[in-house]
Amino acid sequence: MNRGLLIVLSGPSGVGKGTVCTALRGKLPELIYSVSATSRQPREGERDGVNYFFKTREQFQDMIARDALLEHAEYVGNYYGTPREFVEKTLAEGKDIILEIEVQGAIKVKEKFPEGVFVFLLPPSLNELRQRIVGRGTETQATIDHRLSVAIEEMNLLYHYDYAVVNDQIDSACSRISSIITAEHCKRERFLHELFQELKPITAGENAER
Ligand SMILES: Nc1ncnc2c1ncn2[C@@H]1O[C@H](COP(=O)(O)OP(=O)(O)OP(=O)(O)O)[C@@H](O)[C@H]1O
Ligand SMILES: Nc1nc2c(ncn2[C@@H]2O[C@H](COP(=O)(O)O)[C@@H](O)[C@H]2O)c(=O)[nH]1
Repeated sequence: MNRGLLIVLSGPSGVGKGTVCTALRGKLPELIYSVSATSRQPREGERDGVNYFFKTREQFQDMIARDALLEHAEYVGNYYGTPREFVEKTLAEGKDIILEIEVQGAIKVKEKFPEGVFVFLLPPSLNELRQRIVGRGTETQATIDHRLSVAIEEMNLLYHYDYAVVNDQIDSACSRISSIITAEHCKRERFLHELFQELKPITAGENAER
């Protein structure tokens, strides 16, 4: 069985990763979503085990000590991390999984899974990014400013990624990512096919010599 695709979706806070990811999962119901662990407080409406596994800082540090996380990072004063076992099990079962994570974590995942597909979501402009964070109404003014300054640093790390997608319209961004996933599947299938074609004459020659 082929392993599943590991898709990493990053981008600055407020660009619309969560929104686009939800739309993408509607379009590709077989795509598995990796629920992260975090030490931040739940926002209104967020549910434990659905949006995040909400942990205290001590519980999170214990997960780090037990090597239960594939990657983790500290972002604007809180811990965030990807539970390892679920990702490894999903890929081994041949299913595709998407991680919605910030840039430091994505770079760590790339070191471990260079064959993953790394997508960076960009805002149409910085002004629109600010409007989206403010419009969501979940952050204090200080956190908005902090998240925006981190956003600039994050966008400077765009070159680590395989693809950049502008989230102008949710539907278009979602379609572009869906096309990337389809193309990556084709690439892998073609690679196997070409490898097989390359190996065939060699194997035939070896058999003739025997
Ligand atoms: N294409 C879009 N056009 C207009 N508004 C959008 C678009 N995509 C997302 N939004 C809005 O922007 C706000 C931020 O979106 P979302 O919470 O999905 O961002 P995020 O990147 O997941 O943020 P964070 O990293 O902080 O969790 C939300 O209010 C969402 O409705
Ligand atoms: N490195 C990781 N980053 C993660 C993970 N889960 C989410 N995130 C990113 O953190 C910021 C802030 O998220 P918010 O929910 O507080 O707005 C955002 O960029 C998320 O994508 C993770 O497991 N690892």
